[in-house]
Amino acid sequence: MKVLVTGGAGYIGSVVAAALVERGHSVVVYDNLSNGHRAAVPSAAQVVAGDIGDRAMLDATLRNGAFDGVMHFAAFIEAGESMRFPERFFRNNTANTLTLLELMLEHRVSRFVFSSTAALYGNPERTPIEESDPLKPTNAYGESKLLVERMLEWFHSIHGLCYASLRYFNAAGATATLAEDHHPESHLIPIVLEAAAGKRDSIAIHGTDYPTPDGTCVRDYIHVSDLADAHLLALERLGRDEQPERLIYNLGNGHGSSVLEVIEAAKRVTGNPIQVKEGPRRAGDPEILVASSQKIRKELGWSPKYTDIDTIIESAWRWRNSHPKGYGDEQ
Ligand SMILES: NC(=O)c1ccc[n+]([C@@H]2O[C@H](COP(=O)([O-])OP(=O)(O)OC[C@H]3O[C@@H](n4cnc5c(N)ncnc54)[C@H](O)[C@@H]3O)[C@@H](O)[C@H]2O)c1
Ligand SMILES: O=c1ccn([C@@H]2O[C@H](COP(=O)(O)OP(=O)(O)O[C@H]3O[C@H](CO)[C@@H](O)[C@H](O)[C@H]3O)[C@@H](O)[C@H]2O)c(=O)[nH]1
Repeated sequence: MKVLVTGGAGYIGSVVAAALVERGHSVVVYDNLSNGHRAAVPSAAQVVAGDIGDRAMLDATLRNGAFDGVMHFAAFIEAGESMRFPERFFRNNTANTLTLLELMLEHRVSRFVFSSTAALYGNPERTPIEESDPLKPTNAYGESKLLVERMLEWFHSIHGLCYASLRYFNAAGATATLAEDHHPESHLIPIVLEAAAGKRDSIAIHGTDYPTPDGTCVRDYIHVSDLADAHLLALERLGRDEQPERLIYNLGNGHGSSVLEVIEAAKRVTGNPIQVKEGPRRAGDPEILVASSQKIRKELGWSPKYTDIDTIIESAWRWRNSHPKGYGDEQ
């Protein structure tokens, strides 16, 4: 297939773009490089340096591309930031996605794979979370993605759009060549590894008074390569039958690690001390997010390969050691 990958220079998008290329698909990455790296894009993929809010450029890209599908990763991703600047998230994650969907209709591209999120669920009523559980985001980031899922339902029922909405829990880990490299970094595991590497003095724990076993937030960390496998399965499943598909799947390992457990795992993996400072809660953080991924396991045969938190952290640590300046040294 020929696939447009928005946000394909970013963390998850670049790993999926590489997996698509490896599987023999043809890839065009569309990214404004605001948070991505050209060096992360596989050399076999074409890069269009464009913004998804730029209707004219996106229109030209879709018109000339004859794409079989779009995988849409481009977005703002930090839940904490969304509680200070919600407008940025509704513009980039919601409004710009509508532009993309309108143009897909116009150019008759009928397969769409969407990067959705565990943040849709807010504070869950039960654990592990299933796809049919209530959607009640506690942050504007989650709401900006929920609005897209709502639009997708209407595009599916009215226009026959085939789509997969993949609700990732916390993406983590690295391949041998691709990893998470944000500036500044806000995600827990890379920050903990920066502290282990002596690149920052300490890690601040955002809240120690949650109703969890050790008082810190619990997340379900899922290896980025396992996410990539799910994307390929979903894309290849879409539009296979007469009926247009509508696939909604959680992607997680099904077990949670608290912030303190992640720090302990990073100490084991790196063998280095990590200084910790206890701080206040971060606005909008749900206390616990752990996935049931039974649905995608059963329906698409997905099965994660890296389920152990130490293994996931080890892969990120290995990349960091082989790329001491991140992608900075490759551009
Ligand atoms: N990282 C996670 O744990 C996680 C979990 C759930 C969902 N997601 C979703 O997965 C997707 C990818 O996340 P990531 O962690 O790889 O983030 P990332 O920031 O590394 O990648 C996003 C990419 O999109 C690009 N981008 C942003 N706005 C753009 C725009 N207007 N036009 C063109 N390009 C734009 C950035 O330059 C970047 O390369 C996002 O949609 C995110 O919401 C991420
Ligand atoms: O310096 C830090 C950074 C994070 N945390 C905590 O660690 C946990 C994980 O935080 P983070 O790595 O920032 O991820 P989340 O806020 O859980 O969000 C990620 O995971 C979501 C899915 O669960 C995605 O939708 C988001 O895009 C992605 O940023 C949270 O409890 C944070 O409060 C700290 O205590 N200290």
